[in-house]
Amino acid sequence: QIPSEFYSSIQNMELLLKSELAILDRLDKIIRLSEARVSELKRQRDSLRQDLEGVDSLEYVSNPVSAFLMTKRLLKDYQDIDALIRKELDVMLIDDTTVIPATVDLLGVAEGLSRLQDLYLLEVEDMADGYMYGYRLNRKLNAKECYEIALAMSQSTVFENANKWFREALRRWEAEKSPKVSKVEILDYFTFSLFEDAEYQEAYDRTIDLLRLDPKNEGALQKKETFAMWLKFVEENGPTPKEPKLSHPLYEPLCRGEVHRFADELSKLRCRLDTKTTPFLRLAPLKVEEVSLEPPIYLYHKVISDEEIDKLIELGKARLNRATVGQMVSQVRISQNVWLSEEVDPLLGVLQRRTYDMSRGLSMQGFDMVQVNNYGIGGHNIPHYDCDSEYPPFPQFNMGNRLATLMYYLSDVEVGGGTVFPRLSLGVFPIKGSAIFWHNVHHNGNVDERMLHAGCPTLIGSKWVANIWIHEYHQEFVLPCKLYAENLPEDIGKEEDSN
Ligand SMILES: O=C(O)CCC(=O)C(=O)O
Ligand SMILES: [Fe+2]
Repeated sequence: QIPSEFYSSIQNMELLLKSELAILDRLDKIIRLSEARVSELKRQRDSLRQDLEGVDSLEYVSNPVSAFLMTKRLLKDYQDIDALIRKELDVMLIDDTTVIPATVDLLGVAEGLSRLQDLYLLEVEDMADGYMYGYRLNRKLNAKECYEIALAMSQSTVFENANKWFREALRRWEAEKSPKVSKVEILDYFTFSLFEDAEYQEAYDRTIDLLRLDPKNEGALQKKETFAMWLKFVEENGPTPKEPKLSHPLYEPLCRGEVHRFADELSKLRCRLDTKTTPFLRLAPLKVEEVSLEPPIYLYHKVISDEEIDKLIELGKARLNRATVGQMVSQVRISQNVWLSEEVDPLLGVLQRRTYDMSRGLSMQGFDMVQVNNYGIGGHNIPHYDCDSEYPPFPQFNMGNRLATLMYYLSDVEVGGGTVFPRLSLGVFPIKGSAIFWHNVHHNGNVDERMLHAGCPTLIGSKWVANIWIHEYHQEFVLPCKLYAENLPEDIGKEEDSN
């Protein structure tokens, strides 16, 4: 019973002393706990910092493996620390003003990584050791990190590649002294992902492994039955064929730079100075590299200065939004873009006039605004035509079809990021300051199917391009229409396709 007053009895005053000693004991305990907490926080901080020691920021954020790890840390690791110190110290590590990614970012990075893995034939073991086309991280990945990549890939439904990462996670788990993830957890998701990829035998075998570790695991017991059923089904009916990838057969080899052109073809191509196409070029000729003569594709060098590029990117950065095609967030084009006109900055008008010099006399009235693009992790633009085969073409612009394309390269790309033309079996790799020009339609207005092209996934680096599309309207007098395309059977592309 607590006395109503203390001062009037020494015995009660003794109670106060006891209480004080108890408080001090508790304070001791709190300090010990906080110290343990602080040294744990220090340990975590040191290891988090170590990953970023001396890294080149562009290389780090564009490398798909480090990009994944960074996104995961911000999405999970720091949030865990935040929750802990909020509870115990009543302070915030992360608040409303902190820039953090969302789950879609983590899944998007995983999907980009998976695409790069396929296209550039990357081995999971090398990537997990930190190697990527000559670029390297400052350490190897552990079992838990491989598992996290696998998990995010399987959530992005790229099961085949997810499974490669699950296998790597298991290999590393066996080799590690104190793995930060349990084998049961890895196997649990791995078996699910294997099943989704129709790898029933392996799914069954790994479920047996799981049950050996955790015999009462209900999920696993159920899976064992389901997988056994599917195995029997496949035995009786044969395996279900996996869906083939839909892409031009030369697209991927071209992106990897594996397709080489014949010497006699190359020997016809020249580099020259263009002094004639417009009057201005007599004063300031353009350096032209012929990439293809028929159909014509030209690469103009040193046509936009570093200062202009910096300005354009700065204008773009401030306005970038997820690239959209129509109103839907694009599934096929993993980039962000923004449209800029002369109203935004006089530089855009300068670029329009320079484009006129490269467009071989097309009327500027048909020029669209400048579209600035920056690609994301594994960002690409799958094989497509810039022109529209529907009628009327691009009704939203009411300018007719996109007759020609002029694309400025605003960056070099360390690895990947080529612009490839599968039907012409040729590819161009970005050179900062250069621009590429080609026509998309025949003289009679039909789609020139030879001009199918793509932007290859960026593996390392940040790819920036600026497009100016030149529309049909207002070209009547400079490019009179001919009824038939010269010497060009309309199905030339299809013919090549069937080879
Ligand atoms: O990024 C590239 O290389 C190609 C881009 C492209 O084709 C487009 O934006 O339409
Ligand atoms: Fe394009």
